[in-house]
Amino acid sequence: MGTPATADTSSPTPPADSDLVRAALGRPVDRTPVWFMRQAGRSLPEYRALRAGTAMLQACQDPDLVTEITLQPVRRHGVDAAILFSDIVLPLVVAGVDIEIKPGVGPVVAEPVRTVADVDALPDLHPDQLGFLVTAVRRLVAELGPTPLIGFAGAPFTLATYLIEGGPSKEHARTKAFMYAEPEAWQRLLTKLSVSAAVFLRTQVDAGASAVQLFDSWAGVLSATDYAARVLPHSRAVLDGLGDRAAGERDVPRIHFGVGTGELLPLIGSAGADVVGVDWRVPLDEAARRVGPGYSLQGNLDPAVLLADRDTLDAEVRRVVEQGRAARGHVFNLGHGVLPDTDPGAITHVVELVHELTSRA
Ligand SMILES: Cc1c2[nH]c(c1CCC(=O)O)Cc1[nH]c(c(CCC(=O)O)c1C)Cc1[nH]c(c(CCC(=O)O)c1C)Cc1[nH]c(c(C)c1CCC(=O)O)C2
Repeated sequence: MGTPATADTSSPTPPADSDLVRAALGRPVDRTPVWFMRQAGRSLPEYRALRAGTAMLQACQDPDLVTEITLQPVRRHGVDAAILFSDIVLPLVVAGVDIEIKPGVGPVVAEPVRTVADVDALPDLHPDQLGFLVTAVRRLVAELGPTPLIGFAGAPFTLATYLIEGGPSKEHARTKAFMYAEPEAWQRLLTKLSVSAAVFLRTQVDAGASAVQLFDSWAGVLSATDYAARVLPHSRAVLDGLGDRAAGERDVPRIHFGVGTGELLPLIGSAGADVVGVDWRVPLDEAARRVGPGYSLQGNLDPAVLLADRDTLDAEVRRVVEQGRAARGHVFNLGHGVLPDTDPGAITHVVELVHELTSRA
């Protein structure tokens, strides 16, 4: 370590005035900023080498590993933002919930939350348990120089799906059944999860993160009515917990993302986002129409297109860039995370192409 993370260390631009932050707030940019969900880990051989022998959730609590893994894709691809190497279940783990991330499967919860008593027994997260996070974020901000660091947390609904199902699930039937059968305990569960997500995000912002993303990856399984009544208020509590921009409290943009949320896009925005993350199903010009003028958009190249031939890849990147011009601001990204088999060279190529297509000069 000690090596500069980015090639462009001559730039005096502080991360708070980077293209990422400006695009997120709808301000003019030099070129469209680009980063990738799941850019840290997954496809990089240098990540696999570094992680060998350390369990995922152990690695997330080691400031040396977190710093190095977070910097790897910035060095290799020249992306316009780093995203903290962590996981959405980490706040639960730190609070004392027994969760393991099984390779290729995902988070597995030893004792799923199935009863009202289970909800009330869930431990709370205390800020003083997050010393490792403060150390990692401060170190990263120093190493990254002009490149902004995106902090993140899992949204209450998506975390509830893991706790209740006990692991990854397609239908989230147990989660919905609990939501309908136990409405009061559901509200208490989501309130607890929103408090811990807010603590987790606030810690990252106070330590120097320049933007945050709230991942509500599985919110798209809900109807708009259920989302609005039973989930949105809790996600809003998380995002509002970062301060009131109108009151001049802070200027850290908030990105809010879920998969399959075409019908929910305006609600995802109204939960307190500056940027609405869009998966590949809805073209960005249509997404811009759905969310209205008050929001920037992030997305939305299909991650599978990175596995295609170069001509197809280039045509799709051009399409996303063009459709993104309809939004107040555009942060180029995938519609979901980088797939494990992706060639890192394709990622670097997309960064270069987006920059070339959108440079003002
Ligand atoms: C749903 C969700 C999880 N974690 C996350 C989400 C929301 C984003 C999304 O919808 O994809 C978020 C996440 N997880 C990870 C990051 C790091 C930063 C980044 O590169 O984006 C982020 C932002 C690291 C990780 N999280 C995980 C890994 C793989 C662990 C390993 O290398 O063994 C990494 C690098 C494990 C994980 N963690 C989770 C799953 C489903 C899995 C298994 C799938 C997989 O293997 O990738 C839960």
